[in-house]
Amino acid sequence: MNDSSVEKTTQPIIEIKQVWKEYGDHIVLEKLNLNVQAGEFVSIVGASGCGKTTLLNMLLGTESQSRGEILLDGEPMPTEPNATRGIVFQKYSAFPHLNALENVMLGAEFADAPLLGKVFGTPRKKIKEQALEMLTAVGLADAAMRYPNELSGGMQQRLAIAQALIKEPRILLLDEPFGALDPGIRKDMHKLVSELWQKRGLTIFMITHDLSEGFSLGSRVWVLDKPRIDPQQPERYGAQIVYDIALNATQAMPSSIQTLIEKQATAKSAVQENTHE
Ligand SMILES: Nc1ncnc2c1ncn2[C@@H]1O[C@H](COP(=O)(O)OP(=O)(O)OP(=O)(O)O)[C@@H](O)[C@H]1O
Repeated sequence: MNDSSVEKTTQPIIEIKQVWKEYGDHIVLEKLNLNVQAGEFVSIVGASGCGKTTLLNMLLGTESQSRGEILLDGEPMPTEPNATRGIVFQKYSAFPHLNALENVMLGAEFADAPLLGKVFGTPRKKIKEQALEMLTAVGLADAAMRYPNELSGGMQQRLAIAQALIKEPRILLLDEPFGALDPGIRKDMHKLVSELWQKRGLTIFMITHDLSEGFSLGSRVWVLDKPRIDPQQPERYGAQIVYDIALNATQAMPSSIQTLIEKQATAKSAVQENTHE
């Protein structure tokens, strides 16, 4: 059995069927049709404002589609975030008055005791062990007692990943997780995320503005863009996945895609300038 026949017979973890997203008259995304198998790492790239975060939020369950359906394991996507999906944002959001360990524990405590966010006795001990394990997995075991303001940017992003992983999600959503980091630290984070992806068998969706990051980390790249633009009514058409590229481990970004994305960005800013004149 080759890879493509596996793909055909296995239930996708995510199915996006004829999905549109509109805010009033503003069509953000139109007619998305995509299947994702468990274990894929999808990098999502595209111009600013084309709807990447909106798509991620629909996968998280904090936004609903205007039309069409999104299925998780063949069932309608739960309309609220749950433990299946963990998310990491670019901007770090830990509680400043809790140390790293307590911040990681908090997610699991809220999952176990949604009203109080506090768990006691043996369950708490177990959560603490799990949190320490997560901090170790992201290389922060030695910083468990430090507070967020005592951590570097890279360490804070590691903490955010540990927070997302404590609930053992099968799907990890990353919204430009490394955008604010220095290049050296970014490289360390790339290594970490690749290892976590493989070791934990995660399915990952990652938004990035860095094309080479998208191509080097992902097993698949989605390029989101508007195939049709009406200069008089920029909000009339939504973005679609204009390229869906399956990558193998050694495949680099095709230069034609880079050129195309640059051309589209230039064309778009020219349209925007014209409409503002
Ligand atoms: N809650 C909302 N209400 C109305 N419009 C919204 C809402 N959320 C997003 N939009 C609009 O949807 C479009 C897509 O936004 P989105 O944040 O998904 O883009 P993006 O590709 O992630 O952008 P960036 O790369 O700059 O983060 C934008 O025009 C934005 O203004």
